[in-house]
Amino acid sequence: MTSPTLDAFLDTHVGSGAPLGEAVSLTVRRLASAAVALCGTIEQGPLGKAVAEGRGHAGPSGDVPKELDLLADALFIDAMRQAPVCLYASEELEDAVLLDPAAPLAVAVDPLDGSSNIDTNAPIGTIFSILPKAGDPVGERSASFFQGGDAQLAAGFFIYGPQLALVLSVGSGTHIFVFSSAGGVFVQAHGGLVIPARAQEFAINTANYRHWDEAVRLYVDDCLKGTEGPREREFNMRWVAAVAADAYRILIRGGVYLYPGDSRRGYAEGRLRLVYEANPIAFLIEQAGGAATDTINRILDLTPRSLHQRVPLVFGSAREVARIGRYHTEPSNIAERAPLFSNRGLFRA
Ligand SMILES: O=P(O)(O)OC[C@H]1O[C@](O)(COP(=O)(O)O)[C@@H](O)[C@@H]1O
Ligand SMILES: [Mg+2]
Ligand SMILES: [Mg+2]
Repeated sequence: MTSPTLDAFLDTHVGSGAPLGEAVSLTVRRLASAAVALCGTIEQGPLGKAVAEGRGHAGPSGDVPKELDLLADALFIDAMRQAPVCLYASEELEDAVLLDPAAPLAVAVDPLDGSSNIDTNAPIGTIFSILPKAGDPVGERSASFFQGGDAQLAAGFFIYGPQLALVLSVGSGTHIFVFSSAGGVFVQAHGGLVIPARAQEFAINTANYRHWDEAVRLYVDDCLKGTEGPREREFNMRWVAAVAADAYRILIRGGVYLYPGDSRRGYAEGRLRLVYEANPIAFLIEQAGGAATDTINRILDLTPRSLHQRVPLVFGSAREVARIGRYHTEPSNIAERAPLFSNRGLFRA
């Protein structure tokens, strides 16, 4: 039996039966065409210094965008102009943009995720969140983006890696589609992903170790101690510096990703943005049986207050995410964790 294409999947999963189903599936198709165009730009040859270089001053979310960030943003906003989308928000734009007041959807995008990987030819991505529009789109454009993550109708990300791939959820599981350049279509590679509950790998930028709070440091210490420590087993570590690529790996083989808040200036709430990074990734991870928190609280329960607000982010294998939560909520247990771990198994893996 041949694997379904993205089009066939959308027809069966988000047809006219689902709320705003047709609008959602047309929007996902437009996003997919823009991703294929961006991939074409990336693989056409040397990117040229300008495209991979910073534009000099910080964008709305505090990062200095690269030309490719802006090029990607232009591609995706154009694609959303040809979709039933009322409002478009992006990492690269200060405010939400009103596209069509009569249209039903609001789309938030991280046009280029993993920007620091552009000039090193490492994986990069595009992350998106599709919401029903809310409030008065003309008078208060951002209101649609201040809904909790559970209001998402669909979410996903594209990976521009060895393969162009789409990770997608329309609220009934998380699925992966790989682009077949021969057929010119996305074909389902993995349907109904289930993240292993037990993690063997953790992903965190350990260069920030001294800036972390005690709970995070002790969690990582315990993993690094392997069989000689309270975890009594070995852990591996990975860090792609593109959350979409780390999420892809975790969806395939489990593990956990952490970008906590830390003591560096501007990093009290970590690095990831709630509206167009943490919310869509949390939606995908939960639809695959995993969990996503701000170290303690469920990401999808949070109410965004600003378009570019940051949030500490922990996601992946459900049991591991819960464990990291206990390192934060039961610090007293942390102090005496060695005896606890050895015989009572409260924190057993
Ligand atoms: O450079 P660091 O501190 O390792 O942070 C890497 C993290 O920052 C990000 O690149 C932020 O995303 P953008 O590239 O879209 O700004 C994440 O994808 C990634 O996980
Ligand atoms: Mg990003
Ligand atoms: Mg980005």
